[in-house]
Amino acid sequence: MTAHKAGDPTTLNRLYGRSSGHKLRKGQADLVETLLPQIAVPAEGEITSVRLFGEDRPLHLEIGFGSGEHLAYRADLLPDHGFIGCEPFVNGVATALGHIRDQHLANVRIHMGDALDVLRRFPDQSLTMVYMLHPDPWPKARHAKRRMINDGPLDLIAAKMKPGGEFRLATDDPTYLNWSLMVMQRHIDDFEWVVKEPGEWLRYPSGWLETRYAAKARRQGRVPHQFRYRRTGSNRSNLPPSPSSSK
Ligand SMILES: C[S@@+](CC[C@H](N)C(=O)[O-])C[C@H]1O[C@@H](n2cnc3c(N)ncnc32)[C@H](O)[C@@H]1O
Repeated sequence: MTAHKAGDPTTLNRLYGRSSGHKLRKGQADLVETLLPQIAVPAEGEITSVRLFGEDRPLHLEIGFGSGEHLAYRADLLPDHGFIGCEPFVNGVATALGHIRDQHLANVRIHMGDALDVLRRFPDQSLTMVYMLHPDPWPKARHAKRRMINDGPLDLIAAKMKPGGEFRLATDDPTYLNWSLMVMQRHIDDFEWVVKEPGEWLRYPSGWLETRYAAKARRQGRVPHQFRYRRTGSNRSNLPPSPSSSK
């Protein structure tokens, strides 16, 4: 058996996984070149609703949006809210940009890179909703510290969320499912599982679009599980300073 080593994505400070795949088609490359700079999250400094959208509005953050269909769906549903999507995989970003253009979405900002870099730059208690849908499962025990559901990222998410806000988590991976429930249980002071009846986690609540990744998992015989957590009233202010907080 492999022992779990100390650490998690907030302390590893390195991005695992792909940042590019097949060569972008010309139209996609054009979007990355022209649309992305217009709607990119500023590279430095505090990230606030006023800075991104020119006014105070509820902020939603999607961590690892894949191809961006869920991000675009949510942004279309809530045009007066502001959406920030983070994804290091350029091919996914290019597809998301296509959705943003086709759906004429003016309320989305994109960070092509590590979501944690962006998360650290929000003021405390500023996010209304955070989505983490099918995070990379890293099923081997020796890779557990790469999993996004870990104490460091959850402390950070808790600090940045408004009390009463909602954290949505999905996974189709059995190892990640058990892991997530175990880790979330350690954070019950910050996150209350919103569940009324058994089996609710197998159905989508209204306003939750099944992602392409989840649909593929289902076709392959895995079962997507959905979880809603309410950020409880208390707030954590004992986080260690982040590497980027001195910027
Ligand atoms: C399994 S895919 C799921 C994609 C999408 N959420 C869906 O359900 O279709 C996980 C995604 O998380 C992204 N990811 C991994 N590490 C990340 C990080 N540190 N910040 C933001 N996204 C990350 C990956 O590039 C990948 O697109």
